[in-house]
Amino acid sequence: MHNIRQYQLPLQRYMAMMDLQEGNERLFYKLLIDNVEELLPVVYTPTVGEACQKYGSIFSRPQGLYISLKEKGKILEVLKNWPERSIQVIVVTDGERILGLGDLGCQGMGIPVGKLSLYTALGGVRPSACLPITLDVGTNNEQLLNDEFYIGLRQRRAIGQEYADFLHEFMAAVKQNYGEKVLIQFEDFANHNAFDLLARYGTTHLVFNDDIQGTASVVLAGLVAALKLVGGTLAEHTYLFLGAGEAGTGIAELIALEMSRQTKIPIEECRKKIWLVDSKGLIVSTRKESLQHFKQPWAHEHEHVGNLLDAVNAIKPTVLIGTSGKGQTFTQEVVEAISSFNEMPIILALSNPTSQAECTAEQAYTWSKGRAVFATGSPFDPVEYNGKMYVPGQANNAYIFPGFGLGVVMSGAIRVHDDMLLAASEALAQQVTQENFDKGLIYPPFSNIRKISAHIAANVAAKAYELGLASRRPRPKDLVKYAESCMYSPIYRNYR
Ligand SMILES: O=C([O-])CC(=O)C(=O)O
Ligand SMILES: [Mg+2]
Repeated sequence: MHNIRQYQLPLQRYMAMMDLQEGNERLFYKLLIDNVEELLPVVYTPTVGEACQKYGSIFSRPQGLYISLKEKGKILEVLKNWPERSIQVIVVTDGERILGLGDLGCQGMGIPVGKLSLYTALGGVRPSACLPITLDVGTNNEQLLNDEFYIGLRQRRAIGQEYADFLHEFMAAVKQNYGEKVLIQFEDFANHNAFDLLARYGTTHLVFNDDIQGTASVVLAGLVAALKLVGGTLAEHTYLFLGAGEAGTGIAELIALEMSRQTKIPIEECRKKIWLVDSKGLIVSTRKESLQHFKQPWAHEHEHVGNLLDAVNAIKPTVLIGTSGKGQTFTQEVVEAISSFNEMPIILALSNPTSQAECTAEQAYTWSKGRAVFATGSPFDPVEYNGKMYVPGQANNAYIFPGFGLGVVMSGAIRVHDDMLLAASEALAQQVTQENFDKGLIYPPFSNIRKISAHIAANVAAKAYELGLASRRPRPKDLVKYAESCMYSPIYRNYR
């Protein structure tokens, strides 16, 4: 840590950590686990975003498996080149929507690598069982195509049938090579592919989309916790999203599902408490024809509303959630408007990395006069306002996917079911202590994350058994203890 702290720039710290991961894996994980709050922003958001943007020029050695269009027809052989045989979790991207930074092509590899480091550090999945994969199907990022250090194919993205066939070969090859109990986490695909891939492979493979399902689970947990501070039930609140992509519609759907479970009201009715704004304004029924399919369930009856501020004033939400990938969109007017009709507005600025956050913590607390219950996707420092300290929570899927994945792997689950996402969410919300609430926090600190992950894993596994989706026999009696016993620990022996 002394050496890492010598570096002033976050990117230098990132590079030092990546060197350490390569050279001394055990020490890398020991550091990461023991200093998680300090190092998470280095190996994960926001620094991993900058690393991906500059990946070509900081590249020293490949950290995961690249599979390019050129390998079409031979993907199985390429997979067999990976030295480890027993893989439990794959995180795969095609780099088309890296965080809120857009198309970074092959340079998106930083994301699967970072996510899998957290699978190990936060969730205890063995490092050797983790496989980061980037599918190189080209990039539409002109700057990268002209960058002498770009590490991927210099061609525009494959689309349509060519893309579908390539992905199909990949999915089949993974199953053939690793069996059906390998968890495939889709990460940072563009909206136009993410929903389709999840729908297409959700019934034949063990797949999980972190941006749709992981984010949904973490946000639902935060909301359930926030209600303890703000009051009311899920169904008594009104939700407005800016951004109707993977995160926005994924969160919205999981809230509606949980609302429906709690109230026994049909989910179609529950959806009406939830409104989404996209780049063309409020999503309303008159726009239905021209909407992408994943937005259509949210097209409720309402007159046309052109922008977020007008939507806030028209819908009067109690909860405002930013998932658009665009920074500085929760303006002073927007935050003041929602604060004018809520004693304690719940405001979540979820876009990553920090540069894309809808507003900063300081803005949220200042503009709401310290009344907002606030969390962000990327970390923000505590803020002092009017002599009081405010600590924003980090509503990031990193709370969920490591424990979720552990639960799936340890139970030998063969499919992911929505109820397992609800189980993960419930377990996370239960880990928020009175001490956290007293500080206004709706998430527990990351310093306890391994214990939290064990509880998430246990709840997810329990649900998998209940649903008949778990193949591991016999079912361990104490699933929390079992989860803990499964977790990789970078232990140093004391020989003295
Ligand atoms: O990686 C993160 O910090 C959260 C996430 O999945 C995203 O923003 O796409
Ligand atoms: Mg993501």
